[in-house]
Amino acid sequence: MADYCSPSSVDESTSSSSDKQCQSLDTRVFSKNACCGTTTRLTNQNGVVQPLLTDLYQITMAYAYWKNGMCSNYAVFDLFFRKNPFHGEYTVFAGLDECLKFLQSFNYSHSDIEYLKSALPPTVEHDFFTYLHQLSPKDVTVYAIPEGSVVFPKIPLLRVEGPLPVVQLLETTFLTLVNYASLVATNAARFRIAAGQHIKLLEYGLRRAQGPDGGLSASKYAYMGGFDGTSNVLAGKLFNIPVKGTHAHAFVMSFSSTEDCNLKTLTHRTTGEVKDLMAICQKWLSELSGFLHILSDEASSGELAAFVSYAAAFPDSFIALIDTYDVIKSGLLNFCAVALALDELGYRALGIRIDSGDLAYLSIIAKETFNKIAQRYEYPWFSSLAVVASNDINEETILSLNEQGHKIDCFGIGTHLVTCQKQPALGCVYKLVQVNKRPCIKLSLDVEKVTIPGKKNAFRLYGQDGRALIDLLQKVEEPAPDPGKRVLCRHPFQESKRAYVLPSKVEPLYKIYWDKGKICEPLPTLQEVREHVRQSLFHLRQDIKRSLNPTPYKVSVSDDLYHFMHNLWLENAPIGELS
Ligand SMILES: Nc1ncnc2c1ncn2[C@@H]1O[C@H](COP(=O)(O)OP(=O)(O)OP(=O)(O)O)[C@@H](O)[C@H]1O
Ligand SMILES: O=P(O)(O)OC[C@H]1O[C@H](OP(=O)(O)OP(=O)(O)O)[C@H](O)[C@@H]1O
Ligand SMILES: O=C(O)c1cccnc1
Ligand SMILES: [Mg+2]
Repeated sequence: MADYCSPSSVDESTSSSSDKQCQSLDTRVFSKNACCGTTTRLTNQNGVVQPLLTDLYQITMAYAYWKNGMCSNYAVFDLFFRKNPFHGEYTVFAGLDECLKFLQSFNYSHSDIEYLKSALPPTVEHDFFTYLHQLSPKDVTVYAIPEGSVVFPKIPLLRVEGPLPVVQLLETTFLTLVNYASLVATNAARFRIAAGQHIKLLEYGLRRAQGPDGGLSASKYAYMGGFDGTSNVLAGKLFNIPVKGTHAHAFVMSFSSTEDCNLKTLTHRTTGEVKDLMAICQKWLSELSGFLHILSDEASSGELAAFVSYAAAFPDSFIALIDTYDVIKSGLLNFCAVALALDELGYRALGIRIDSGDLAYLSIIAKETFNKIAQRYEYPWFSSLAVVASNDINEETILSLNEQGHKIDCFGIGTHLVTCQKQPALGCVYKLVQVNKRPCIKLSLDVEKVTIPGKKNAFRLYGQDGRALIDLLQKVEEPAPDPGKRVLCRHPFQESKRAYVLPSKVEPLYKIYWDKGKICEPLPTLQEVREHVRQSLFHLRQDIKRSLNPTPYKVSVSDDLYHFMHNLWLENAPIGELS
């Protein structure tokens, strides 16, 4: 496959020698990996993420806690979601790194305090502002599932413990950092599963995203979820994501005839001779029009001028958008002529992009044309020119294209990926589960909305085939399940649903990421998290990952936790009266 679609240059230390080869190619114009030689994560990725990026009620509650002498009450909150997005049965957890960076810089500045004084009622006591100003997350502890893990409803992604007002104040910011990140990472993972491992996926969503921060976050988390690159240059710089791209219709439309092409010559790559690129292209155009039975008059001369100009500007990485006028009668012919001319001068074109029409049909015609030329002129490389497809592509389009058969090497995907049109929000919530030694339960008429009280640990139990079988929540006091020993796993809400599970492997899901005012677990790079997403999904059974009617993954509680929770439920539920 042409290197336009080749593995990214930042792809892991495991990169093969062919990947290494691509690295040098990828530093060229179309795939500039603007890593600037650094692999460090930005500590301050987004200046908007600060303590005032919250809901007012967090601060009013903090005041009421403070006034009520509850500042040293020790609270435990769980951050979890209740339903997987996109009618799926799995979610990719993302946003942890940013939650931890937020904690690192958590501090109410003088100007924050001044603003709060103006926004809160004048009755709020001055000493509260002194308290806020001195507040830090030094007494907070965060347990979390590693970022990039596949996760499921009801299993807390984060357990946040510490002084009640402080952990309360983290709610909204943590939720905003996790919800969209996990939604996009999951969406991207779904596109990756639909496309398969061998197709390149590029994120093109910045122009359609929900604002600049949506666009930037989408680029980051789409890459984490399995995309290969982005067209978003700032995301490339900030997150070390390979940046890639082609050109727009405007570029083609801005040329009306060959007269508009001022860059007609090109230096031969090896001999250094200056050659008339336009003349060589025109020679190939007339040769190919006979061979392919396409009238050369029908090919747009403005489009040819645009392609020649672009090729002369980027002879080593020429890729052309071929659908401005007519893919078959104009774009494809013009592209092939320019690609062959470039070859005569020692350069290799990369491929084409198609942005309208029947993408299955057109990609097949394009590849057939490439193959014919490859055979006729004995240029095997012509067969491996890449076909990039874009235009409102969603997961279903890819699945349908797979069914129809197509010859697309790379999808460029914007709107549906970044706006998550199929489901625009993930419903993560942040619920109080314990204060001091008192477990808390939130009751609801909707049984699925009842919270699971108390401090809990989570484990993933694996079967003999290495695939995940079930997730299990236990009270923290309970010993971890042992591999090779059967364990009773119960449905959290339905008494009759329970099963003995014999795990071959038991994976504790939580690590302590934040303690005593510091990040206390080495944080993986974005590339490492991306690899973890791949691994984590690999350990999930195929039927759970399928797009249509997937099998639900089981999430369970231990027998102890089941009784604990249901006793508390009974204690807290009012007794009804019949009259
Ligand atoms: N073979 C295919 N199977 C299923 N969906 C396809 C196929 N080819 C293209 N699509 C999708 O069909 C839609 C076609 O979009 P639309 O109706 O706007 O046509 P268009 O080709 O973009 O038209 P225009 O020429 O006006 O730009 C896009 O969402 C595209 O991803
Ligand atoms: O279709 P998406 O998945 O959102 O991918 C991004 C789109 O952005 C560009 O189109 P542009 O903004 O030029 O408008 P167009 O749709 O009229 O080509 C590009 O050609 C893609 O079609
Ligand atoms: O580079 C591209 O082809 C591109 C970038 C953004 C949006 N659409 C296409
Ligand atoms: Mg479009």
